[in-house]
Amino acid sequence: MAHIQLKNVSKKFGGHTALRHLDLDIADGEFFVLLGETGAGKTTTLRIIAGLEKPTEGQVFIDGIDVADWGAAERDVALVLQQYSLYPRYTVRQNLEFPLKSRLRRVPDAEIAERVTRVAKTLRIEHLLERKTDKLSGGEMQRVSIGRAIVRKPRVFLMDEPLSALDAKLREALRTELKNIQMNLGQTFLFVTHDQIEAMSMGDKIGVLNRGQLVQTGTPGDIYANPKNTFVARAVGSPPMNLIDGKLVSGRAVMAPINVELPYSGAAAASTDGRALTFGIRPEDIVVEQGAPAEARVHDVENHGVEKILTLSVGNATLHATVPARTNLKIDETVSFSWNPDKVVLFDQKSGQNLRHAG
Ligand SMILES: Nc1ncnc2c1ncn2[C@@H]1O[C@H](COP(=O)(O)OP(=O)(O)OP(=O)(O)O)[C@@H](O)[C@H]1O
Repeated sequence: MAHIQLKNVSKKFGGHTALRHLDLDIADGEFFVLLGETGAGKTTTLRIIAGLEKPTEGQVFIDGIDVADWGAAERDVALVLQQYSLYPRYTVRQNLEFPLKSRLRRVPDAEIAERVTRVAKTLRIEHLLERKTDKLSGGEMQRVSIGRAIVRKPRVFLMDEPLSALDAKLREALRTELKNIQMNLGQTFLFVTHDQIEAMSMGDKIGVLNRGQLVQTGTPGDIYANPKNTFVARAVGSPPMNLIDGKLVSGRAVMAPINVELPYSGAAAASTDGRALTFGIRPEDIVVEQGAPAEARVHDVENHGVEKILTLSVGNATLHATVPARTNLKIDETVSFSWNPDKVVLFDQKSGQNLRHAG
């Protein structure tokens, strides 16, 4: 069991505020991903939960208990880092046994052997057990690091960008494996990353952190479809959401900067007439078709196998649109486009806030 809560947690390092009034609620058994750019405060959050750093203000609760007076060992959390902290002269088996051999734990030898075998099987490193860890590849080393965390059976796993040093293919494979492991263990994982694809593909929930502040928490689906503000709209999705300034006039989106006018059928149309807005539309909701009301020039075509990503020039702006791979378009060609009028998200132009979130 591990339900993690942070209440109003702030952290200052001298004059620098790394975290501001952070409220976080991670349910027992949840795979929670904290997504943020470099310096956003991700590692600091993990270190505070792990008991390696004290918050300047606010409280941390584990299963409803305020753990302010608990040291790192009592909190019983496992921290997995980007840099593998393995003993290079030890074998994989010895590395996995190590956390169980402390005098405090007093795990019987037979149980140690059994647990090590089970973890090695889960991570598919059984064949490496007798090898020294300095003779492993990066991906194998990271598996052993994760194994060292699992073998201890901690209350909670804290993972600090554990996949970011691996090559793309391995990262993808380990993403799926880690998610499966978490589901099988049924334990609470807090995983931090700057990679939105990792966040979207692994998280039951995502928290978006910007300069020490939690901007939005939700399922990947919520955050993608209904970002709280233009910061989140840009942070999640690849390519990101198209954001175009304009106004609603009699139920139509008038986008003067690109000299385009398109239909809008979402809610809140009446109260926003004439107000300075930013229209958000995902690339897959831009419809490229003959005879549509707006025109653009194809600036770039990126083939992604199942689909193509078009970069379109409209006036001085660029828009991204995803189209089926069979679409045959050439650079500099002129295309007509529209959008799915139900999928447009309205943001206040000045504050960047999603009008649906503002109520
Ligand atoms: N011990 C420290 N002393 C001073 N400043 C610190 C300390 N630890 C972190 N900071 C600062 O706090 C801010 C948040 O750092 P943190 O490491 O939590 O960010 P992060 O989101 O994990 O970034 P990264 O992805 O680069 O690891 C940064 O501006 C960092 O420079």
